[in-house]
Amino acid sequence: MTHIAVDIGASSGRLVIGDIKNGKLTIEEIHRFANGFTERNGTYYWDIDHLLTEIVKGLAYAKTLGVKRCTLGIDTWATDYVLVDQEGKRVQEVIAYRDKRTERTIEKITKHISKKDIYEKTGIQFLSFNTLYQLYEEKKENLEKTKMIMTVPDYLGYKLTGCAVTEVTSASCTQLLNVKEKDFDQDLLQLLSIEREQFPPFSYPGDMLGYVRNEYFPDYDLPETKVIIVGSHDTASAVAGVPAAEKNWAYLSSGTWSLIGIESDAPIITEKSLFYNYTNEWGVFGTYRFLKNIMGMWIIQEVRRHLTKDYNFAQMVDEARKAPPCKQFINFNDQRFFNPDNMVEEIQKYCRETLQPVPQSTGEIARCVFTNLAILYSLSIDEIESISGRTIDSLYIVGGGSQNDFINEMTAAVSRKTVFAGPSEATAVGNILIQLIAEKKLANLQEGRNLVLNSFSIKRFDPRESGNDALKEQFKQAVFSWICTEYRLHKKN
Ligand SMILES: Nc1ncnc2c1ncn2[C@@H]1O[C@H](COP(=O)(O)OP(=O)(O)OP(=O)(O)O)[C@@H](O)[C@H]1O
Ligand SMILES: C[C@H](O)[C@H](O)[C@@H](O)C(=O)CO
Ligand SMILES: [Mg+2]
Repeated sequence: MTHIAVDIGASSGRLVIGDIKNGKLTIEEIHRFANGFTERNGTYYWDIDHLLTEIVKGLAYAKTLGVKRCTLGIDTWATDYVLVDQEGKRVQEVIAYRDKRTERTIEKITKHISKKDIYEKTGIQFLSFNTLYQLYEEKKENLEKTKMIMTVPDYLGYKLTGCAVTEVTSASCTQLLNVKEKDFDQDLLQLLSIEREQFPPFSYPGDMLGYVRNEYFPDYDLPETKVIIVGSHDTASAVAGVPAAEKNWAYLSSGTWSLIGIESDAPIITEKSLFYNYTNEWGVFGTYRFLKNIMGMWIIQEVRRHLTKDYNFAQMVDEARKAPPCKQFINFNDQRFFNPDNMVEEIQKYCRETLQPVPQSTGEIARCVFTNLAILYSLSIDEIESISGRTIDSLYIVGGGSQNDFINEMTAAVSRKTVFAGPSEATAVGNILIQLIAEKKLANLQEGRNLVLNSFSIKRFDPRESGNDALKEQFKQAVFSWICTEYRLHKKN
């Protein structure tokens, strides 16, 4: 039986075939496609029909490769949702979480229920685009027409199999689940005038969803496909795919977002975790992903989009290496970088406002982005150790961003932790591990993680290596300018 992961991130999607051959986990990407949101009449939308078509195309291609039977797992980004009416049709197109409609919604909702109460109920970080805030802004007439509210991966599974579920790792990112009651929080649903029954029954990683109804797609010759529920939030699958063998490790799922955190057997909901805005997204097999969203590679993706010359990401790393040491501190978690019209101009404007040297060249800008992301990662590790009381010895960087050795080196230098980088397709790998466990080809997740460690080349960056001394000097300067910047910002306000 072949196993196929469908992993769709904000910037790209892919189908990856995986299996265990000669004691190694082998993966092969068989289909990749672009993803992204577009603006129509002032609103940002995803093209979810495009994503469904690309999944079916990928399955049809697998059939041409000789795949007659397979299992399939679907993971995507979180927080966005699909409204489905009585006939199983979408009530409206899928609005993207970077839309501006929720810019002020946290303020509106916290007039009815405090941040402290919401956090104590859910343990979820305050992101302006959480589903709680998106549904608050949703047109009432749309919700009245809605029979089912589904997350993006659950909707894709529904369109393939006709089976409707609410997978818990994605559902936890809505900020609507009560972490003690392990169900949707009635007070929050009431605030939204939404019934619990509008969400399909819960499902859990390892459950079976159903078979792809090939008759739904008469134009395609498809394999017999059994859909298995995986960590349908892409970060949940990415964490499952982290090749950690020892204890005291943290992960950084580095893609459009940088999700940095630890895996915990229980939620960590304290004054401190609220203050530093950490979240307790539900993980696979009853774990919790205690983590923080850092703006991540979105920044460099948007910088690249506004450059006159076309660079690939490896070339941008080369340009950064050639540039002089970074002289700016930029807190890229500032909301102004969430979705500016022009990221290059926004970075330069920030530096002017904070009386810092303004980066001009591609190399200077890229180095400034990578340097400051490494500082933010290192500060987060300090925060996680302080909040959780745990000592972190190593950081596993996985996802596309794990290919950025410039950041890997700098993160090791500043955080003073050993950094392991890879696999870049950890999300798809974790997705496949869950399928292998469901199909009894693996006994448990640790066996899967050990398999990943022995199957992929994982790079190691040691903080004590001489090459990092120069970096440490640069960072002292960058962190000093950060402190000055924060001081100037507060003084100005
Ligand atoms: N060769 C490379 N060198 C350096 N960085 C790279 C390289 N290839 C990809 N990246 C980084 O990886 C990022 C994409 O990561 P990834 O493929 O994990 O994202 P995604 O899965 O498409 O989106 P999401 O983060 O929403 O899941 C790019 O924005 C880029 O910064
Ligand atoms: C918007 C969410 O925070 C998002 O799903 C993030 O977790 C993600 O996209 C990780 O790839
Ligand atoms: Mg991804």
